[in-house]
Amino acid sequence: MRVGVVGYGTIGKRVADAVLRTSDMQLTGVAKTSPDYEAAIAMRRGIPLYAVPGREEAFRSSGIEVRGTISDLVSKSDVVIDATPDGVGEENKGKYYVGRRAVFQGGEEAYVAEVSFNALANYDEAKGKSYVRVVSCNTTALSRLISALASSGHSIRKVRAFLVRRGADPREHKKGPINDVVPNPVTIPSHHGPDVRTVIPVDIVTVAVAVPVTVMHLHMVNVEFEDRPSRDSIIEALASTPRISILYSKMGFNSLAQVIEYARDLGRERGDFMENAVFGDSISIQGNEVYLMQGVHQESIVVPENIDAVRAMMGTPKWESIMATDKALGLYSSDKRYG
Ligand SMILES: NC(=O)C1=CN([C@@H]2O[C@H](COP(=O)(O)OP(=O)(O)OC[C@H]3O[C@@H](n4cnc5c(N)ncnc54)[C@H](O)[C@@H]3O)[C@@H](O)[C@H]2O)C=CC1
Ligand SMILES: O=C(OP(=O)(O)O)[C@H](O)COP(=O)(O)O
Repeated sequence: MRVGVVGYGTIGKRVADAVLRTSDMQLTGVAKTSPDYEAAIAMRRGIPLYAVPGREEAFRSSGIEVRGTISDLVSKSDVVIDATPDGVGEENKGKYYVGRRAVFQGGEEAYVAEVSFNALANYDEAKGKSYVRVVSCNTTALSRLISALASSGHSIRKVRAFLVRRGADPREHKKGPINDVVPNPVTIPSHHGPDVRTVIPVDIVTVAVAVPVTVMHLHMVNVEFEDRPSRDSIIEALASTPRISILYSKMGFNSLAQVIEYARDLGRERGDFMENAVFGDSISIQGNEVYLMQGVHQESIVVPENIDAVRAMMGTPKWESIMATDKALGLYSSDKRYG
């Protein structure tokens, strides 16, 4: 499968690297606006670069070779993964992707694609589609969690989630808050609940605030079941689901910063942690309800889903894809159930 990546920022460069690590895919190139340090590194690594139209000369005058513009990259690709800023993907769709296959990110409105996607939740709905939207980081984490809990043998009645959102990604030096806690948005629900419902038809309400950290998001989640689940059945469901890690206090996991340090110690590229980081000690049962907290590494959690979205569009069976992606990205564990 020939895959091109348009937009080479926080998400795009990670997705491009994941494509490079995936043996059944070939990275046809990446398209960018600016001839900056990221472009220079891509060139040094031999990744073919394409420019946003009108920017070719800016690249060439900076000594960075480009092979053409976005249209040239699209024509060489079976699927394009668009990882441009919110709203640009929709513009690019009309300009470049008509009659082609494209994957969009969660910053786009759901209507940009034929289906909003999470690999665990609704992989098969993306099969054979031309336009698929991988939902955003928080929505991906909630969709994975709900899918895992739905496999516990207990029916979910409703989900209520409180999201502490990181204020910015680590490199975003102009974004805040820097000394505040901001209702994000000030209205309830936040967009995440409705967004989960584009993937899973579940009763869900979400509330979000933004805080001055860059490491990860934190979710405080309450799931009510039709009957009382045992804590063991919940832990078993989470532990056996791919892309969910349960991290316990006795192993030193008491904060989000420690999750990122763990990813670094594991030698994960860029210190990325692509799994839901569920704090095992937080999992508790009150009547029919489960409470838990999970960390969400916003820079990387959607990367495996982008790879699976491409395979779903090309018709690969669900578990074959999820397992192949997890093996390629170093997420595979024999303790997990792939199927
Ligand atoms: N950063 C995050 O935490 C997450 C972001 N997302 C979503 O992923 C998408 C991308 O977000 P980020 O990677 O954070 O953005 P970013 O700003 O880090 O990167 C966007 C890249 O696209 C380039 N670009 C801008 N206009 C372009 C155009 N017309 N054509 C080609 N490239 C263009 C920019 O130069 C930049 O390299 C958004 O939809 C966002 O909502 C999803 C999950 C997490
Ligand atoms: O997709 C994200 O968040 P979301 O799941 O809250 O929409 C990313 O963290 C990007 O969020 P931003 O809109 O603060 O850049």
